[in-house]
Amino acid sequence: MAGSGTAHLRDGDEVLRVEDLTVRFPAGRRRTVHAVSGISFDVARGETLGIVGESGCGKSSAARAVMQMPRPVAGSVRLNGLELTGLRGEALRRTRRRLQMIFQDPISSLNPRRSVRDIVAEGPRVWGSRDGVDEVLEAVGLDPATAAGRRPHEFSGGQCQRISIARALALEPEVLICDEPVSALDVSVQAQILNLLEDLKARFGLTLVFIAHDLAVIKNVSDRVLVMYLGKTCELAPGETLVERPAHPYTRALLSSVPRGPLRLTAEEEERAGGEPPSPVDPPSGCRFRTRCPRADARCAAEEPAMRPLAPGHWIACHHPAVPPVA
Ligand SMILES: Nc1ncnc2c1ncn2[C@@H]1O[C@H](COP(=O)(O)OP(=O)(O)OP(=O)(O)O)[C@@H](O)[C@H]1O
Repeated sequence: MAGSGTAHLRDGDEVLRVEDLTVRFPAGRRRTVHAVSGISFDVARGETLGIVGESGCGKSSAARAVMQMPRPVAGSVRLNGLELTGLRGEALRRTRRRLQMIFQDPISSLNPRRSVRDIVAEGPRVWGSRDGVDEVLEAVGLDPATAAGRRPHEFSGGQCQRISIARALALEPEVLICDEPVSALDVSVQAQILNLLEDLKARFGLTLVFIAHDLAVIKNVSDRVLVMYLGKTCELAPGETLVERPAHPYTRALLSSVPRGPLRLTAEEEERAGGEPPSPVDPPSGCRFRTRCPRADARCAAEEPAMRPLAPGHWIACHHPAVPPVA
């Protein structure tokens, strides 16, 4: 199935360039979950790209497919120009090391039987690089003298997320994919982890892909934000633009759910956008948001909207954007 195009990709030497990424899962009795249906994005060195969308829209599947875990069924993933989808065995493992991922649930992503030192050292040992365990523990704000010998269950959720960040950093990645890294944490701890990621990004020259369902979290940490709905791309813009001039009806619905956010929907928008998204087993024809969209018409059912520019750096896949194009 074709995606919404690649016109919004830049032509520079982006660290990560993903084209037409497609992920499907078997759903029994010859049915298929269309988890990711041709999304494209690029991330420049030192940039943070946010990916936002409600639960089930395919964010995690896209992230895992970038990591080739499992491989996408179609599409291209290039790291510094090198195509990952064609790599196998040792070449894939060596290249994939430069991409690391941290997860929503830090406690279950850490081996409960191993000490923090062993968890963090696992990478360097495997890859034969210098044992910088103490250095990375300090970098994430843990005291190596007291933390290294303990096991994950002795730590809070926030501290476990620090350990998983240390484990990723020990592999000296270029790109860190953060999949809902603060969603499972207490609100009071969320800001600490977000600040830590900002600090580490600057200190280690990282490039970040930051995935969240919450636009309030993502708009503050991202340079640009990609909005996903039911496996497709809706809108791409700098965080500020997305909040000040949201153009896709779906982005508007997402923004209106931000507490004390700037946007109030009309009664019709409110009514249509409420409720559950359609199943990714049988997604709507044309624009996938049309069944919940107050602006949808016959064209939206017949023709999938491609990504097109609204203003410099602001892209949208919608036949009837809520904001007029800048001439
Ligand atoms: N291994 C799998 N087998 C079958 N279906 C899957 C599998 N993994 C994900 N899915 C389905 O693919 C779709 C996208 O899921 P995905 O987890 O990528 O979304 P998400 O946006 O990350 O949501 P969440 O934040 O809830 O994880 C969902 O319908 C999900 O049920």
